[in-house]
Amino acid sequence: MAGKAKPVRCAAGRSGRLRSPSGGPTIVRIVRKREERESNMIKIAITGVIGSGKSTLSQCLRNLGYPVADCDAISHAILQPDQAGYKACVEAFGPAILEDQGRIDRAALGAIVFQDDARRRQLEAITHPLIQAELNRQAKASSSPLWFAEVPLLFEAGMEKQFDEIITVTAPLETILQRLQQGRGLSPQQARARMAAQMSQEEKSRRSTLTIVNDGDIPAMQDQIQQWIKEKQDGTESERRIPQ
Ligand SMILES: CC(C)(COP(=O)(O)OP(=O)(O)OC[C@H]1O[C@@H](n2cnc3c(N)ncnc32)[C@H](O)[C@@H]1O)[C@@H](O)C(=O)NCCC(=O)NCCS
Ligand SMILES: Nc1ncnc2c1ncn2[C@@H]1O[C@H](COP(=O)(O)OP(=O)(O)OP(=O)(O)O)[C@@H](O)[C@H]1O
Repeated sequence: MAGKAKPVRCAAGRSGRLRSPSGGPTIVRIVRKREERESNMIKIAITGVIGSGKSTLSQCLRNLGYPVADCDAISHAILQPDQAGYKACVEAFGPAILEDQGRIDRAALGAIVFQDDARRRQLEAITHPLIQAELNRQAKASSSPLWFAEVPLLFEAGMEKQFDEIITVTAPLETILQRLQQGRGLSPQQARARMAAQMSQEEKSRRSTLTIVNDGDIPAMQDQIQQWIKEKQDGTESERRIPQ
């Protein structure tokens, strides 16, 4: 087991701009100020590449009592036969994506879209607006001061500006491939095909306000998020901003 990993954080400079932790280029803030928010709710996105540990982090947060919306679950729900995405997907992809009972076979749909970028974009054009609408509905319905949402394709779908904080979960590639094979039965080849359709871990991390490095056990990850929440609640965290 690796030692407790240190989250990477960006510290704000006095000018309202910030310097990257590596001393690299100055990056301009885009995170919304408290007074610019529609409500006092702080919206926090959880993102990361496939298998990095987003759902595991979400579960830690739920165990701590926080609401966490789940874009993968929403994307599954909208493909159910009586839901808005179903008809559009069947029209776009044809009967080859249907199981015997007429439900969408996600494995079959995945096999099509993760080997053809144009087909994947076609699916995303159907699903992303529906996912986005449901996410907004869930946020509006919540009264929690901290509201989390697991959004795997946050940056790829251009949704980052809707959040006040962005947490990227990262893990070493070999660990990810191993975990996905054991936990989800996804072959390294299938996992790599999905990763090829996603922004790199390094870039996601660079664009985030907090990186959680999931290279230890699950309690180690829970410690990292608990410490961050405590700093937020105590007001002892240094101001963090989202780089462009
Ligand atoms: C292609 C589908 C049918 C495959 O279903 P499946 O059950 O095998 O995977 P699941 O939905 O659980 O997704 C698991 C992971 O795959 C990756 N993934 C899913 N969709 C995409 C995509 N369009 N591009 C890149 N990676 C993706 C994400 O890391 C996600 O967390 C499904 O993922 C889907 O409908 N995707 C389009 C909607 C979408 O973009 N979902 C991501 C949430 S923002
Ligand atoms: N720290 C950890 N120690 C051991 N196993 C872990 C750890 N973090 C995650 N896992 C396991 O790795 C697999 C992938 O984790 P998880 O489902 O949380 O990732 P994800 O980013 O949500 O993946 P996806 O993009 O597929 O939704 C799961 O089987 C999970 O139980």
